[in-house]
Amino acid sequence: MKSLPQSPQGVLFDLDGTLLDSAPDLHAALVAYCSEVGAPPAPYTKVREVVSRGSRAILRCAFDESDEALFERMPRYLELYHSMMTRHTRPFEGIDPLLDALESNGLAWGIVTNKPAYLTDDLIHQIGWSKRACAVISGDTLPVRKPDPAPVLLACERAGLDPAQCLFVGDDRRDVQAGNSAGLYSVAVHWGYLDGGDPYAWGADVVLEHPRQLAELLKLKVPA
Ligand SMILES: O=C(O)COP(=O)(O)O
Ligand SMILES: [Mg+2]
Repeated sequence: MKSLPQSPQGVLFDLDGTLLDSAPDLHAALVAYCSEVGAPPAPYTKVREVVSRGSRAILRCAFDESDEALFERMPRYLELYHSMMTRHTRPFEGIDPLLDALESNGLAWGIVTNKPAYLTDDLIHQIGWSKRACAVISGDTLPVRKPDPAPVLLACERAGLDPAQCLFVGDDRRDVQAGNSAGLYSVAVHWGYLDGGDPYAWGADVVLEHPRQLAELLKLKVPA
């Protein structure tokens, strides 16, 4: 376990399940896709749990098929998702004030997600974060994705941040692995999708139950 950086410079976040509650739209797109192909849709709770594992895992909730068969379904599923990405998707409760507090205390914040860039970029544009994030690294920005540390290190490099003075915050074991191997202080969050796992067992430096606890941990002054 590491101790909190002495002079924190920035916080990098996972996207789905950490900053954004995107599961309702990912599920709605699956329902739309299932209706097109005449298959029964999977329940919301089943889909929500696997969101951080990506679209193949989401399709697997409705189709018990090989990876190849699921791969063929992906383009149409993602097309439907792209068309309804922000119908219900919103920041989790407490995220907006946290991002405001980071900025007003002079800390940069950025995003490292496994989502493909064409979806990430549109999504954060629609949410209104494009000009605020110091770096945005997607699942296809590099040949490797989380749990590999490379995307996290690239985000630090692009934003001019020292990894040892940054935090990485995520709702999945892959996030903690990526953050730890990149040498950042790793934060597992309990408000996300968790992939059926126990965040206390992932080797994170800390586990938080609510975004406000990150502001408390960093002793951020909250604007009046
Ligand atoms: O879409 C995915 O593959 C998962 O996205 P995340 O890394 O932001 O949780
Ligand atoms: Mg996630």
